[in-house]
Amino acid sequence: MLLTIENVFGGYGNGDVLKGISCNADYGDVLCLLGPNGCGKTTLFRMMLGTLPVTDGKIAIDGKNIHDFTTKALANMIAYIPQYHSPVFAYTVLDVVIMGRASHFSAFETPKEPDREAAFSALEKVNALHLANKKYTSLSGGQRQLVLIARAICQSAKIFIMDEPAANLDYANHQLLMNVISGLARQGYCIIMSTHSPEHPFSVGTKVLLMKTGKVVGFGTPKEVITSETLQSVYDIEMDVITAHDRYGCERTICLPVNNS
Ligand SMILES: Nc1ncnc2c1ncn2[C@@H]1O[C@H](COP(=O)(O)OP(=O)(O)OP(=O)(O)O)[C@@H](O)[C@H]1O
Repeated sequence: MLLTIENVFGGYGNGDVLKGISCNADYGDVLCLLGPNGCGKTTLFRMMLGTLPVTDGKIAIDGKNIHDFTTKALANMIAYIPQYHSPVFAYTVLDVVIMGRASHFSAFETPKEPDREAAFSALEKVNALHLANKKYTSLSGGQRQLVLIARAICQSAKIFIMDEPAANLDYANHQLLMNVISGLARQGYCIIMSTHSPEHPFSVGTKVLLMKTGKVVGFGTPKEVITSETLQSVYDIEMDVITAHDRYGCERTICLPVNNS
């Protein structure tokens, strides 16, 4: 298993935010973290990235505790793709993607031809090659997301952490991003994404971790975990989980709040 999280506890100094979180994800998985505001999704990300200590339990990559990785080795395994990224300078898209190679350079080294080739190849993987020479600051939010994913690919990371990647995207960009995420999983990348949509796990997820107040409500496939009962227990709202088929016969699941007025 690529990523294993075993009975993890921890927080910010005044009591544990996470209280016994366990889950896992392998190559090709999209693990969705779902739960209300403040349940601890970002805190778990910080621990995976090694920026917040685990007080009890273990986070391991390929069986090795992340605390035994050097910063550089961890950066070669795991990449963080933020929701917002506003560089101070108007770098080109190509420059932003090449920055993903930082952990491959030694101090004072400058990018070389193989780094440029890696950046072009990463942009191609997210269908954003045409943006290469544009100023990053001139891009839309959806385009920036694609560039940040390309930067993570360029980093050669295997695990991509995405904090609410679809927030602030319009409907078309939202769909495009979900297709890119599914495509990355098919290429063998492991995606861990937080979301506020109970439908995302059904559309892109292979696994879901449903959380409430720092604890696991359920972990498994979306069908196993997301039900009317679990959604009500987490959000305190009556919900229906409805599965139907689209015009091409593909199964689709939607989660609807019940109209009980
Ligand atoms: N830097 C910090 N110092 C102290 N407490 C924090 C800090 N960051 C987060 N917390 C607390 O930790 C808890 C979990 O927050 P976290 O950001 O992990 O939740 P989340 O599930 O990501 O929320 P959201 O869906 O709103 O992004 C909250 O009670 C929050 O107030």
